[in-house]
Amino acid sequence: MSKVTIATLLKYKQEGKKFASLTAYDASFAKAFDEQGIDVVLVGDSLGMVLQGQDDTLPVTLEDMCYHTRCVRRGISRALLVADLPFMAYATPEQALTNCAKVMQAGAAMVKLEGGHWLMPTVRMLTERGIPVCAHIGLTPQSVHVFGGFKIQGRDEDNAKRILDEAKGFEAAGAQLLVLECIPATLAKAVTEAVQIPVIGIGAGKDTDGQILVMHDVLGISSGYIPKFSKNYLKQTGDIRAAISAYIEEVQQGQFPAAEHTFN
Ligand SMILES: Nc1nc(=O)c2c([nH]1)NC[C@@H]1CN(c3ccc(C(=O)N[C@@H](CCC(=O)O)C(=O)O)cc3)CN21
Ligand SMILES: CC(C)C(=O)C(=O)O
Ligand SMILES: [Mg+2]
Repeated sequence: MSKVTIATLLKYKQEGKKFASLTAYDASFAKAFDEQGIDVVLVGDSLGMVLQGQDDTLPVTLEDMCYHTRCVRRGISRALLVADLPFMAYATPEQALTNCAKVMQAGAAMVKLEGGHWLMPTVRMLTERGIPVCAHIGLTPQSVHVFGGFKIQGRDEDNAKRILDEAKGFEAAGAQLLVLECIPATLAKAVTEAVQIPVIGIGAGKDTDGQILVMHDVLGISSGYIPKFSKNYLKQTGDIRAAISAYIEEVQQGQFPAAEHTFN
């Protein structure tokens, strides 16, 4: 049971092997997910919504992210641990260097940053200094107030082209992993084929290299509603470990996401 690294994910992509990821925020769930064979665990700033009960991810602090990253680190022996940088913690390259270092020292093996062309010099600076970066594009929840809600992105031609350009630009800047959130499946397929680095989708259809979901959605415990692109695996299994195992299996077999979880 060797550790998952960015090299493992790259090999999966080259071999056409699909892989599953989940968010986790504490040691106990992280350990259970790790033991079931999840390849990537993300300490997501979604914790602002699912743990703290906030309306969006903006109130999450660097201290919150470091605390949960330390907790999750202790639960993981195999999976790659990625941690989100919270809102405004990487607005300048200098802030990004200082704050990404803190998250890495809390136990992350890679940081995830939301943004576009403005963020590319920062990504270059981070990778050159030894901080691996996952770039997050499409629906970037930290920009929810710019979008005017959690809206599907890349539906018109101009925005689709921008998203494709951002993916290529982040790869050129040194990003080693990409997250695509809530974009049409055809666009996600084009992006995944246009870059050499592994691409993880959420609400981005079945053709990305990996999938990620928020653990509370997979376990049907999110307050309010479960987004269209998520699936409650606890309902069909009745057991947390069996639910996670079913999710991983369906992703690896290409059965999740189905058409009903996909935007066109
Ligand atoms: N529980 C949970 N699950 C998530 O996937 C998630 C979070 N929280 N918090 C952080 C972000 C926010 N995300 C969201 C939240 C809502 C929609 C949403 O309402 N989507 C609509 C589509 C809207 C449209 O058609 O433009 C949907 O029907 O799912 C999407 C992504 C994804 N992330
Ligand atoms: C949904 C994933 C991609 C995320 O960024 C989060 O959980 O914060
Ligand atoms: Mg996030």
